[in-house]
Amino acid sequence: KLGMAYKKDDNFGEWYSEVVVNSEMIEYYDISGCYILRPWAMEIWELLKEFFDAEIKKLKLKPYYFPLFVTENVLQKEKDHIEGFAPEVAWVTKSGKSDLEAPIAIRPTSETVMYPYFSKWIRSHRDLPLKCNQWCNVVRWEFSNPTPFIRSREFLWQEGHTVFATKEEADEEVLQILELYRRIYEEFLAVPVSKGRKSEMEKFAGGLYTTSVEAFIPNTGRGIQGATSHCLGQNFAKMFDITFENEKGERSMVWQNSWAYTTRSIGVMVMTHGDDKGLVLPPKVAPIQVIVIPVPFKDADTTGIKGACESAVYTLNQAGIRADLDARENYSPGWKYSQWEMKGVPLRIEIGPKDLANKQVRIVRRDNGTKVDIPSTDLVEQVRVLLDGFQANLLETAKAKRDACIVIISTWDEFIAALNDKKLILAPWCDEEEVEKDVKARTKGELGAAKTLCTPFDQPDLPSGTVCFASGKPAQKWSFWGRSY
Ligand SMILES: O=C1CCCN[C@@H]1CCCn1cnc2cc(F)c(Cl)cc2c1=O
Ligand SMILES: [Mg+2]
Repeated sequence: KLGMAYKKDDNFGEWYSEVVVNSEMIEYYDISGCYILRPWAMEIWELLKEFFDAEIKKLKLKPYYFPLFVTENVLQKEKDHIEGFAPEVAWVTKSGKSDLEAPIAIRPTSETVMYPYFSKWIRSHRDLPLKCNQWCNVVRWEFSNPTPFIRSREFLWQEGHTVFATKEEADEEVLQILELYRRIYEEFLAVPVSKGRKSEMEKFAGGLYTTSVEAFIPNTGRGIQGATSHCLGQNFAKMFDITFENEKGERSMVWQNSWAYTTRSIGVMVMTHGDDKGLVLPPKVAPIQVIVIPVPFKDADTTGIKGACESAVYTLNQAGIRADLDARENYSPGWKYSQWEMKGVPLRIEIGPKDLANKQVRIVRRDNGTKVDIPSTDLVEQVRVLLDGFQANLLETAKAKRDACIVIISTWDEFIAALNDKKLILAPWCDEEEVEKDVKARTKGELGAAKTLCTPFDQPDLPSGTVCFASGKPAQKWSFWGRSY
């Protein structure tokens, strides 16, 4: 498909849905909220997984796979764990024509699947720490507007579930994993995120505290949770009787964490970098980093040009650069340029008669459209420099755009004005849940209510006497507020 019908700044929702389809990442499916992930998306997921899996293996995580299904009574194990979530649980009630004696749930997350077995496997301190990670799909039958990658009824994720003898070990790991999530977003997806702590109201109800990396989409003025790392405290240890005998022979409850990132991360990247020509891929996650296109000229040396293209691809591949050749006879160079721009390939190399004669190649950047002629002898070095510059440019540009959306406010009127202006709001807050609820109530509307996104670890100084923007009470902290996905 050539060209985009929608512009990013005119109709963001339609633009996004067109980009993910035209770039061949997504195919829509005949069940609402479900999408086909095509190779152009799965190859990105696999590149992220390659990094993350290697990093958690360094932290001694072990790979597991637990069943997709969980019985009703196990899922209901603890009322407050699943309160509010019940409507989104998908149930299997029949096999063939006959009913199952008891309905079986499809996992929306795996705490209740795993923790009865953690209780069985952990007896002594020698069984700790237990470090379990699984790469899988989960199902949550959400009803709010489904969006490819961002909000789907089935999605892929990794879920880490770790068990420690002490709170100190758990606290430390929460932040180690959060840093990996920051790296996923900033070093690979080139998406700026803020590390912070969720409020008591926004945290995972079953846990002790929740940390997250928060991104922001300037076009919609909405925050979006990028990934989450919870300390569960001893809540699930109590629920599932996960105890161990310590060195002194005393029985005590374990301390646990759980953490996840999902295929939503791909959608955040698309929204952040895409433009009116389609996808723009950060080189670190581009399935093809360089596409080489022969530009034949009527009677010019076509075989020579093709040969130069093939050797360019070979040389780049030998250097570990993901390069490919588009030698299709049935498409013009111009058509190919548009198609690979739509797919967001960072660099395009054109080789025509002049380039062949001058022993050079023309390289075109997808992010800023600049063209540069490179001697073929310098190819690998220059491509590396260009890819690194491309990656850095994407993050810097996205950071500047995000920062331009941040507004520091001190009064309610300023808050409402910033909210209506699609800003990411940094506001002094008294840290009272009642106030958080009140802000939600007072900002309800078809665009959704404002909420706390996180309290950033990186706190600006809070002059004494600063009052909460919503309650007028003494402010305890700076928090990010805004509408969200
Ligand atoms: O966020 C993570 C990291 C990885 C492991 N899980 C936690 C908490 C998940 C919260 N959560 C999120 N969604 C849920 C939906 C449900 F239908 C039910 Cl029954 C439970 C939940 C639920 O507990
Ligand atoms: Mg949910």
